[in-house]
Amino acid sequence: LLFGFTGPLAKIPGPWLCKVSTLPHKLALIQGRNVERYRDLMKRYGDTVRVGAFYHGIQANPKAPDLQTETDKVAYKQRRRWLSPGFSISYLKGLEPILAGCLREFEEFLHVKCAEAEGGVAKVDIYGLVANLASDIISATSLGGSFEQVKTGKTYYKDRIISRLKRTSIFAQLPFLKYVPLVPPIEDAEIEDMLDRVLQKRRQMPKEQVHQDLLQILIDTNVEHPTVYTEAHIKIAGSDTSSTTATFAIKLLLEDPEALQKLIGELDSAFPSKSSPITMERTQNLEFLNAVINEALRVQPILATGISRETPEPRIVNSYETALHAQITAIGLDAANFPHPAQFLPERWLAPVDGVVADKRAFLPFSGGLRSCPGQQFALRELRLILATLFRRFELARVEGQDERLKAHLVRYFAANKWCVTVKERAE
Ligand code: HEM
Repeated sequence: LLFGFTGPLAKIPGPWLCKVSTLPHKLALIQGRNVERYRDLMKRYGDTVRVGAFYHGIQANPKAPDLQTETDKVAYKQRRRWLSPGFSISYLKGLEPILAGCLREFEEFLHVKCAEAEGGVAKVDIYGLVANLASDIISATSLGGSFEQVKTGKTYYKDRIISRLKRTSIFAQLPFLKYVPLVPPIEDAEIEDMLDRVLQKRRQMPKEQVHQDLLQILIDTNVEHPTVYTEAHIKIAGSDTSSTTATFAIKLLLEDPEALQKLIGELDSAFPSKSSPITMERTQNLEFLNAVINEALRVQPILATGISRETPEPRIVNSYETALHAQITAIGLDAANFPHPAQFLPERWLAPVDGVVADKRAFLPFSGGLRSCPGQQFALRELRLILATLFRRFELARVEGQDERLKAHLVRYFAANKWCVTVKERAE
């Protein structure tokens, strides 16, 4: 008890109760309201606040760390090196036809919905649909075959991923739950079974038919190092971060008609005909589209927790000597780095706002350094293609009066598990 008052972290400001207990922090995490709590605490106490680290806690299997929870530095570097070919730019370029196929299904789905709807205006749960698309993209590019969720209209893996993240977040705070009979484990049995089936099928495939994708990299690595399979879960989880970010970007654009018109103008010039192919290369340098994506990642970040880092030797940060839990989302919402921080202003990435140039060093949606997100380039390409396809070919509008509350369990999500818009085909 005394340690909170006399230990090395005693000087760090924070609520009195946090000196002796991690309970308030745990409670906020369990209830999914930690983002708001962090924000309030930083407003009250400044840039450095007392909170707990959680890296070990999010490990599903205590005996087998995955890439994200591996704390042994040498083992981590090795794992990351094994997987790196599955995230290289040349590898990503080769995925273009697969992504194009998934996006065609997505467009076709919306096309049919609009054709069937009265007056050609369809109400669509775009949160669910984009989640299905991202899940099809991840499975088609990395697991050897699309889950075809867009085609079947079954929003299946998003729900499972969100409940898995919820359990991960709660178990991290209440680890004894792992040992309580009848409490479901973190791992989702159906996702496990599905991954087992995918791996089984691939292992039995004749060598000449095998595509050198991330799954194959995992399988080849596993022959020598039998613990690496768990990475496949992160790959699936990556689909949710991208699709929720895309939904946040759509929502922010629909709330800001001026920004929306600017984006549509840029897309119409880049793709003069509705049937102009929307490709990775042609979306890569669209300035306003990139600014919209940056700004959505900044103002409505998907990551709910911040990131924990252990310094190799004691370091002084903000005059405190300690391990760190950096609230990377809060940095992007600090007025010192971004004037009018709560406002969606894509222009800030193109020109100074109030004389302040957007500071890329304070923009860490994919984290930074050695352990930053390896899926960043994949996610950005995917986001550009999704948003460009959607806004070049369809007209979207807000549906008022729906539940738009967000919750946060490791990542943020819509509490209602859906978010709808109206969709109409655009004329040429
Ligand atoms: C908008 C979409 C995404 C965002 C904002 C995002 C953000 C992040 C962040 C903040 C981390 C934590 C890094 C750290 O601990 O410092 C992370 C880790 C990771 N992400 Fe992403 N991510 C996204 C999409 C993806 C996608 C699409 C994939 C896969 C294709 C992916 C794969 C991973 C992996 C494997 C890790 C663990 C890395 C490690 O610990 O070495 N992410 N991501």
